[in-house]
Amino acid sequence: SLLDQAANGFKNWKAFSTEILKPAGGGISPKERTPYITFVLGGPGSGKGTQCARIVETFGFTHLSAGDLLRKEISSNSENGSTILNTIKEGKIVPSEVTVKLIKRAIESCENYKFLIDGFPRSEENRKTYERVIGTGPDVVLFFDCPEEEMVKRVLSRNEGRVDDNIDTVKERLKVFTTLNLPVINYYTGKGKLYKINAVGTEEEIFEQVLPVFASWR
Ligand SMILES: Nc1ncnc2c1ncn2[C@@H]1O[C@H](COP(=O)(O)OP(=O)(O)OP(=O)(O)O)[C@@H](O)[C@H]1O
Ligand SMILES: O=c1ccn([C@@H]2O[C@H](COP(=O)(O)O)[C@@H](O)[C@H]2O)c(=O)[nH]1
Ligand SMILES: [Mg+2]
Repeated sequence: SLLDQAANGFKNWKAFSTEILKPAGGGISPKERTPYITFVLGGPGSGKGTQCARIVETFGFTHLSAGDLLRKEISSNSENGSTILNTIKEGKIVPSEVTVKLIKRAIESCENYKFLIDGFPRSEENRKTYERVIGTGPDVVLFFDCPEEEMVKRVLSRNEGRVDDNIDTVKERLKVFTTLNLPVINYYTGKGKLYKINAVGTEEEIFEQVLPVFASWR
């Protein structure tokens, strides 16, 4: 069935989407194109969300924050909601299957083909699960490199009412970042896919370093 094909991931995407989304004028619809995936990594408060908003504005990407998808899952009272909430409060990582399912669903339900996946993968296990379920890795990876004391300062002055923006959870998030997320960054460095951005400076100065990565999308 079409649903089974969809469950097989991007490998079947093209066949699947041409069946249900035939463009009226014979042109190529966004969903017929191979998706272009950017992973956006960096510690808590390094400015991923802030810079993603600018990339969306300038280059027309769709921003998928894994943290936002999980928070939406909590507020929609899903069966996993309370487990996700507790995990976020502790600064730990939600099981890969849960996060990958939300990302996959968001990509498949979007007309766009250019995506920023912000705050994911957070561990090698996350990364491998994504690659297994989706069938391919990202095209590029951005890493916002920021000193810990700057990240702590930003998170604690963010004021968005997040349950994890307190000193105890931030300490755990930093620990999780160093032990589990840095190996992912090293992996993509080895693959030649990583763009390291110095995340200290004004938003504008940081975006200046981001621009060349997306130059071909102008
Ligand atoms: N270059 C910057 N200089 C100072 N403050 C910044 C800068 N960029 C973003 N901020 C602020 O720092 C805070 C964290 O930024 P942002 O939410 O973009 O980080 P993040 O990497 O998405 O964090 P998290 O992983 O916790 O979601 C926000 O309050 C934001 O306004
Ligand atoms: O892939 C992910 C992304 C996020 N989490 C959990 O959510 C919080 C907040 O994430 P932000 O990216 O800072 O918005 C994070 O600390 C994790 O607890 C996750 O488990 N997996
Ligand atoms: Mg964020």
